[in-house]
Amino acid sequence: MAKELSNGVSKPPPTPSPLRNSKFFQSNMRILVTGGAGFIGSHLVDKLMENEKNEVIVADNFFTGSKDNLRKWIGHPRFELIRHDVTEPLLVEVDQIYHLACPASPIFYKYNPVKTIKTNVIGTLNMLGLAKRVGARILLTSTSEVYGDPLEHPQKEEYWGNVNPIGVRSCYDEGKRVAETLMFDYHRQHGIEIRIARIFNTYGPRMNIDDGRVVSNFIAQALRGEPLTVQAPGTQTRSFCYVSDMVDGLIRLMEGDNTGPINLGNPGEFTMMELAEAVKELIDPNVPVKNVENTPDDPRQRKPDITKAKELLGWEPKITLRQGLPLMEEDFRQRLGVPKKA
Ligand SMILES: NC(=O)c1ccc[n+]([C@@H]2O[C@H](COP(=O)([O-])OP(=O)(O)OC[C@H]3O[C@@H](n4cnc5c(N)ncnc54)[C@H](O)[C@@H]3O)[C@@H](O)[C@H]2O)c1
Ligand SMILES: O=c1ccn([C@@H]2O[C@H](COP(=O)(O)OP(=O)(O)O[C@H]3OC[C@@H](O)[C@H](O)[C@H]3O)[C@@H](O)[C@H]2O)c(=O)[nH]1
Repeated sequence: MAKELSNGVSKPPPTPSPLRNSKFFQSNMRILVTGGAGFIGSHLVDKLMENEKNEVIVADNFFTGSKDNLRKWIGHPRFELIRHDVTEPLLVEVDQIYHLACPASPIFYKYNPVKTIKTNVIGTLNMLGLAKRVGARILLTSTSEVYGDPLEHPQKEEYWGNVNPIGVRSCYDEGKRVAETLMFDYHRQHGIEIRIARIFNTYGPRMNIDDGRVVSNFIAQALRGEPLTVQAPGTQTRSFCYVSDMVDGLIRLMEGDNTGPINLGNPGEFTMMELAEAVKELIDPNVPVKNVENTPDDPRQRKPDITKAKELLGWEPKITLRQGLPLMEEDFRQRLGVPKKA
């Protein structure tokens, strides 16, 4: 029987590679980013690659991500890209694992729900198995969706959530809840060093034009002169965090001493009608708003309490929605070939 340590952990963590403690040679930090070809993942890779002591390996199945997002790193001596599905085991020697692989937009995670839950459960098990074998620290990008349709507002990490276990969103939100459970079980049972971020809605350049999430939809629609599709009732709220703030928070969490879960998000809260108005004002005041049907179990309100992130990570978002939207507009104009009128 493993000896019980004072903090409820039954075993000390596995030892990292001997190179970590080498007397004569300090090797680079080897970092695996699963889902690194996606929206947040590729921005994270850009930031990690800025540090010359980092070697970055991306494992991605390109379901929603693309090589294009990593174009500038392909061929770089400190960078490797592997086409890999995390539902299969992966053997690599790494010091840190940022585990992001999972479709994040509701239309994509609902497209093949069985695959989504496999990605969350088997994928996370595989990455924890890897962390255990090589003694790596692992960070999971969990989600505000673990709070479901929250009955407490704003959401604190202590809130257990209000989730429909058999609904159409469950493959994602229950999947992430199980992924969090696995992280803590590996931590308590095997001493794995874990970090859990609960990410709230994040937006920014490089989101898929057809991603289907609300900010990318509204910006693409406004630029194409199409009506902005506000799903009923339009009074539901979200809090939108710009991607560079999110990446900064993820790296602080990985480098710090706290397991989490820690909410990462921007507490500025907007109704979908307010968001549509902000996008209209920015891009085209004449574009109409169209009220359309919503999908089942859409959370009615969402806003992070980020007291923990502030206290434990010294982190809070810097970029407001009004500052972030124009940066995304610029990127979407380029990709859609819609120049700004002089
Ligand atoms: N963007 C947000 O608002 C948000 C909010 C909460 C949580 N998150 C989490 O952050 C992470 C990244 O989200 P994103 O917005 O960048 O989404 P994204 O869809 O752009 O990126 C997800 C990446 O994972 C890859 N992927 C999916 N399934 C895989 C599998 N089985 N094996 C290997 N790769 C796989 C995709 O190809 C893609 O590159 C996800 O874990 C998501 O749940 C995002
Ligand atoms: O065209 C649209 C799309 C969406 N919406 C509304 O906008 C709100 C936000 O929807 P999104 O699809 O952008 O995202 P959601 O907030 O439902 O889920 C999101 O948050 C948590 C993350 O884990 C998920 O990865 C992410 O998809 C919803 O109320 C939705 O009904 C519209 O009004 N119009």
